[in-house]
Amino acid sequence: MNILLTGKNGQVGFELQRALAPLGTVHAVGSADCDLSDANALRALIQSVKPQLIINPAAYTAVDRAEADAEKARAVNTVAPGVMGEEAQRLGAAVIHFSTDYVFDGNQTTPYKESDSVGPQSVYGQTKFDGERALAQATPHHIILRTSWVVGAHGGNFAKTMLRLAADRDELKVVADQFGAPTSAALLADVTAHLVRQIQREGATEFPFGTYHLAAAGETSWHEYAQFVIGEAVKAGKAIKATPDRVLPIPTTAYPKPARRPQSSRLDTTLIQSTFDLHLPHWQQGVGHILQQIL
Ligand SMILES: NC(=O)C1=CN([C@@H]2O[C@H](COP(=O)(O)OP(=O)(O)OC[C@H]3O[C@@H](n4cnc5c(N)ncnc54)[C@H](OP(=O)(O)O)[C@@H]3O)[C@@H](O)[C@H]2O)C=CC1
Ligand SMILES: Cc1cn([C@H]2C[C@H](O)[C@@H](COP(=O)(O)OP(=O)(O)O[C@H]3O[C@@H](C)C(=O)[C@@H](O)[C@H]3O)O2)c(=O)[nH]c1=O
Ligand SMILES: [Mg+2]
Repeated sequence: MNILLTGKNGQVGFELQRALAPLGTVHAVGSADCDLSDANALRALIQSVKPQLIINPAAYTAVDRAEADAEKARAVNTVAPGVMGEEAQRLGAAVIHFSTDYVFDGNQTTPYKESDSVGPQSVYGQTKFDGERALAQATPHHIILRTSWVVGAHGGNFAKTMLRLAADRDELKVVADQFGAPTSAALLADVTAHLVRQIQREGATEFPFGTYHLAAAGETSWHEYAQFVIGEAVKAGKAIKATPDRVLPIPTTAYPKPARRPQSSRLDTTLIQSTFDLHLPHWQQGVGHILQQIL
């Protein structure tokens, strides 16, 4: 199978290069190879590679920066997935695309199901939701995987930010009223490979395309997540100034940022687990594995 993979240097794209390797010929691109905000360049790339499958973890993920850079965020997060869908439809190819918990307003008290209505609170969330729609309108042969709080050994993320801050400061303040599940890039890549294998086995006509929530099991707050990461660093003997008890809980109102984040990012993953017979491990397992690699 000929696979076009975007975002090869990102957290998820990096892990996908590993996980997809045994499944076909992977043509992996980063922003230096093709700027996804250039729709014509993207079309030309797809037409020359002629993939049977496009996998798109590339995105404009700088949530706060997007508030003042909406045009670029829209080009990458909305227009590009639409172009991928159009070109895939012409080629008879399928598209696997990644989206986010930030499509929701975060006010729901129960975990979000795929059928729950969205309500993006940020430019990032809005452009990602519009990207889902652009893709879905262009081709029925799409899988949209909505995930949350991605963390990987390769690339930037909250866990690495906490380790960096804890090395310099003896006290950190972290919001304790936003809840979700940190999800490892490796888990996302491995589940994606599982879906690709099923498409290869069953063929596109039988495959249950659509939108699925995919996140690690359990839930936490950013505050408790930071305490976990710093606690593991202390256990590993890292020279850091802050200890878990010096990570202070604060309300969102005490940490003003340009973009609004959802209070609840909890995703209900029942559908993907039952449809594809998957077990999703607890978030601490994925984060712990990454910390073993980077500490
Ligand atoms: N990070 C998170 O916490 C979450 C992410 N998601 C979604 O999961 C997916 C993967 O996220 P993640 O791996 O963390 O993202 P990263 O930010 O780690 O990587 C995104 C990649 O997108 C590429 N990219 C950005 N702009 C362009 C452009 N104009 N042209 C070409 N490539 C571009 C970058 O390429 P390069 O490095 O070459 O510049 C980068 O490697 C995304 O769809 C994201 O929206 C969902 C929930 C949470
Ligand atoms: C660095 C820092 C952050 N925070 C808060 C801000 C925010 O509410 C929360 C997380 O901060 P970040 O900026 O790392 O998170 P953010 O970039 O909003 O992370 C999001 O990225 C996008 C791409 C997604 O799709 C989401 O699922 C989510 O992972 O922690 C503190 O309270 N104290 C701190 O010292
Ligand atoms: Mg961020």
